[in-house]
Amino acid sequence: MTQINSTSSTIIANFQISLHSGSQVFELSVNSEFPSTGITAILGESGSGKTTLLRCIAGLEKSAKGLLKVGETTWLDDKHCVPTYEREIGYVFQDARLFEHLNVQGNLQFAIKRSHEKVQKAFYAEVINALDIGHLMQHKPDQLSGGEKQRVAIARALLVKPKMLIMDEPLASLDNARKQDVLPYLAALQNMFHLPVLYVSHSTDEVCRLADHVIVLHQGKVVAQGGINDVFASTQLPHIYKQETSTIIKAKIIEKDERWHLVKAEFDGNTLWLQDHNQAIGKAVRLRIIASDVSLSLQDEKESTILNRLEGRIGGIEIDKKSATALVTVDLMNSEVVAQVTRKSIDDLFLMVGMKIWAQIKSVAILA
Ligand SMILES: Nc1ncnc2c1ncn2[C@@H]1O[C@H](COP(=O)(O)OP(=O)(O)OP(=O)(O)O)[C@@H](O)[C@H]1O
Repeated sequence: MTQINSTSSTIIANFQISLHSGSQVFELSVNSEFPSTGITAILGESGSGKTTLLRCIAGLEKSAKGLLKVGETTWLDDKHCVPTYEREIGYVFQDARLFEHLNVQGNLQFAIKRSHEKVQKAFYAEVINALDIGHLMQHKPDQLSGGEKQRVAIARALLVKPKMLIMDEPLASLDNARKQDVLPYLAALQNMFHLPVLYVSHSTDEVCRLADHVIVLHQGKVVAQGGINDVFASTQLPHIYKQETSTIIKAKIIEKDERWHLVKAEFDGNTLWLQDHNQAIGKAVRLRIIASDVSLSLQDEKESTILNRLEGRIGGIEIDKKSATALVTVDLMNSEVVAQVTRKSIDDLFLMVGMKIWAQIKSVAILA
């Protein structure tokens, strides 16, 4: 797990809360430290406490006890509880919650009036541009698609000039095609507006595509946390997500092979061939390699249909004696990839840390 030193650029969330409903009690207990830059995803099944965690961070749950610090600013300790409006948070919910009687421009103007700082014209233009909603200004919400509504909702949240953006399943109400419309805007946000984003989701696909850091909740407890690969490429990932174990790679397209409709992506001195989906040379891409799509070989199997074979050394073997499979980390040049293989194969091939190995990658998903 990535150890983050407590600095002015971290968020410390170390608190508990009990919610009572009749004879039912739900207890949430978190002890997390995560960066105050980039997207931190909060992943978990329904009822695991994701929204409750966000509500505590937003100051909407008054009975939370413990410590919440954002950089140098304390929002909660045993003496203080900063009220919600002073926390300067922007929200995006599952449903866009736009004012139906106002057009897009009216909805945005409403946010500007509530802004924590004066909104300069240039910032307004930047937000509209980033979400690509300039042509929708005169439309009323009922004239917008679900994806357009969410883009307006994100713009509205940004125009409040928040210190933190909280997104509670912003894509959950959209069909798959609309999700794909909105995802690139979300992916671009962090680079443009440099504010911490807390992003709640059920979807590991969304999390792998967007997040740099992840907190996984189960029944009100944090069961895994850390950088995206610290969680997704390790046995830290809880059992319900085991099939999703993956390596997330930030790569760049460096070459096109028009004949075979392929592109070459480079990461840390390693290369992978991918299907050409019109990615321009130079484009930054996030790739996901599911661990069960990686097999291992003691030699370079040139006479194989697998195009991507990366030479490396075994950096680690994580065995779960209750499972038929294990995770093998292959150290590449300045990087690594994780393979999920059977324990029997590890035994048959006498695989050991330090051995030379070829990772054969059957499929690579391009996430962004
Ligand atoms: N005000 C409340 N009083 C009592 N129990 C509550 C209250 N709010 C939430 N709960 C309970 O707390 C648990 C966690 O709810 P929460 O909404 O945080 O989960 P979630 O992970 O966001 O779920 P989902 O993905 O379904 O939105 C649930 O069992 C819920 O019933």
